[in-house]
Amino acid sequence: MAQATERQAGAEPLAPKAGLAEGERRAAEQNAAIRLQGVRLTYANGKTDAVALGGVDLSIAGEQFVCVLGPSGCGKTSLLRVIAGYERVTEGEVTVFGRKHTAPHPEVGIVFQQANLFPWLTVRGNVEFGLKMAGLPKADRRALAMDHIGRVGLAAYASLLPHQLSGGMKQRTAIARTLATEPRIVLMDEPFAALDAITRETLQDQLRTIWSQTGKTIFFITHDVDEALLLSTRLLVMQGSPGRIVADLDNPLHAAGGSFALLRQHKQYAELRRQLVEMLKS
Ligand SMILES: Nc1ncnc2c1ncn2[C@@H]1O[C@H](COP(=O)(O)OP(=O)(O)OP(=O)(O)O)[C@@H](O)[C@H]1O
Repeated sequence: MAQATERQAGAEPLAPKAGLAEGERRAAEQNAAIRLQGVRLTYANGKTDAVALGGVDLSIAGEQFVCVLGPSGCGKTSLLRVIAGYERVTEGEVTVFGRKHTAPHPEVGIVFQQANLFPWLTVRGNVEFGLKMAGLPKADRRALAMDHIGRVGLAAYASLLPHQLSGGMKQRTAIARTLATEPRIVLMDEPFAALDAITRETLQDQLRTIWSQTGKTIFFITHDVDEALLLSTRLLVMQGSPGRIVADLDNPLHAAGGSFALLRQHKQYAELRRQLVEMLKS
């Protein structure tokens, strides 16, 4: 991705991940929250197999907020499903906090585009459900559920049923449900894609606050370049046929911090956005 590293007039380029000394690099990889080595994933499609991932190497340190961009069908969800432990890789290895990872694990939580709430349970009931299954005593699960319902701004709506909620409230409930199980890694597959722009920005802001308060490792798929720029500490760009990572960049806006409005006015914002859009088109 030459255009990602070339200095453009009037703007800093997207910085490729800084080089580390060999020893430091190895130590960082061994302590990684998520590590993929030579991961290939082939779906058996009758006569013609689909190679969804064609050799992915990736190391994600704890507490990073990684946004993944890429055209439709390039393998983003397949990559997320591998990290979730939902797909057995055809080749290569996945480790989570240094442990070989071949099946779903409580340390890895997932939020999908659709909330998929139990319609007969209230907001609180939905958030408590996983905790009940995990055998948490009633008082503990209620306290934990209400804490996470509060974090997503739904404390006043805890007794409502899903059909009484807006799309944004349903998605907040889904986020609270996942966070309440206290995973160290949260995988999110276009969680805000179905929401209107205002609701989306509110939830983005809440998610950023939750991330900065809890230090979770977040792996977040999106088609929205602005969302990726505003939320991420690190950006991955994928291309397909077969699915692979073609750019892996530290997000220089992260260091700038501040409100989304301020980030959008940052002198690098427009140029970074242009570079990412170019990468996605190429
Ligand atoms: N269960 C499956 N069986 C067979 N092929 C699949 C399966 N799931 C995905 N694929 C194929 O794997 C490739 C990658 O799909 P994937 O859903 O990972 O892409 P994506 O980047 O997430 O797409 P989108 O942005 O549209 O959600 C595609 O060619 C798709 O057709």
